[in-house]
Amino acid sequence: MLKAPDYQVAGHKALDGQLGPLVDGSGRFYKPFQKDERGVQEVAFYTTFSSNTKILDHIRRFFPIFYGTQLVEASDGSGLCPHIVLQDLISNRIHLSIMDIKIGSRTWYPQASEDYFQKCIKKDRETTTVPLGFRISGLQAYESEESGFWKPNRKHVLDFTMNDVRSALRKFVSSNPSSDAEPDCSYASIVYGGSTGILAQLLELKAWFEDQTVFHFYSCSVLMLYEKQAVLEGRSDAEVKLVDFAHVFDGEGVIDHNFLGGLCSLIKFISEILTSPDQFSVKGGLQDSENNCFCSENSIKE
Ligand SMILES: Nc1ncnc2c1ncn2[C@@H]1O[C@H](COP(=O)(O)OP(=O)(O)OP(=O)(O)O)[C@@H](O)[C@H]1O
Ligand SMILES: O=P(O)(O)O[C@@H]1[C@H](O)[C@H](O)[C@@H](OP(=O)(O)O)[C@H](OP(=O)(O)O)[C@H]1O
Repeated sequence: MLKAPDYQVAGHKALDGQLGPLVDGSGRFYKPFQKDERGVQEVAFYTTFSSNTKILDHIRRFFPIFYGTQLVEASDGSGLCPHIVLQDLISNRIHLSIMDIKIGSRTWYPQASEDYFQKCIKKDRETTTVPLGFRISGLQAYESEESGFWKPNRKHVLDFTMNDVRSALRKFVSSNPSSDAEPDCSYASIVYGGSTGILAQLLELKAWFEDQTVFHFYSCSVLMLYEKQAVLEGRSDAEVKLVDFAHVFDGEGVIDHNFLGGLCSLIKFISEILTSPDQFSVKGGLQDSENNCFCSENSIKE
């Protein structure tokens, strides 16, 4: 039985009769073909990427496994529709903290139509995409059984300023994300730091982007995820993944400087939290309770 995923923090959602992704509960994620040429382009990317033998496993692990396409009942009631079948990156998680970060200082690609360019550049200018080279598209951080998840609503996330981004990256690894107090960053060293933490993984990805000239990724997201329980047990299960390949183009022998620049910028923000967890405290950022949702564990709402 397919159902909407529990931990989707951005993108089109299978709620209220909308078209969105579904999961089967046993490790597969079904993303409906998006309209226009996007669905076809995303399948083309996965097909090319999966068959490229030059991509080594330490890079391949950042991408969901591709299981082909399948006709399944769409979430909007429109009947059987083609879906991209992917590895569910989130299955078997209980209290997942996850952040979706759209990378690049521009989400439009050179071949885009004028209308698409206008739509993208407007949003790029209104968000941190232009000044930071990335924007947070959605997130949730698990706090506790009593207070549940800290999950700022979509509109508020899109309005994030540079300080809000700093604050959100700190709250994401804090034991008190929903508190008005300064985020304590108590999980930063285990989630962001260490030889297998998020920073190390981002640096590995960066090394690939410094070299690869095969693909240019526009409007693609980095997902950062971890479980609080693992952190409390002293284990790091933090992972970096890449999703959303509806706008991937042939790199034509040129480095993807748009993605690489955004990735470097994100790396710098995370490094700063590790080196100076007490600095850059951002009083006033993200404190407005109207814009935040502190949900009990089993009832995440936006
Ligand atoms: N393979 C996957 N496994 C689990 N969750 C996923 C997977 N791919 C995507 N997600 C979840 O779905 C969200 C949206 O994914 P994606 O960006 O591919 O959708 P989209 O509708 O194309 O988004 P956008 O509107 O930004 O273009 C991600 O933030 C993540 O929470
Ligand atoms: O950042 P947000 O607010 O989630 O907005 C979405 C985001 O910009 C996506 O990248 C875009 O899909 P494309 O990149 O594929 O155009 C989508 O367009 P859509 O609503 O027209 O699908 C937007 O709704």
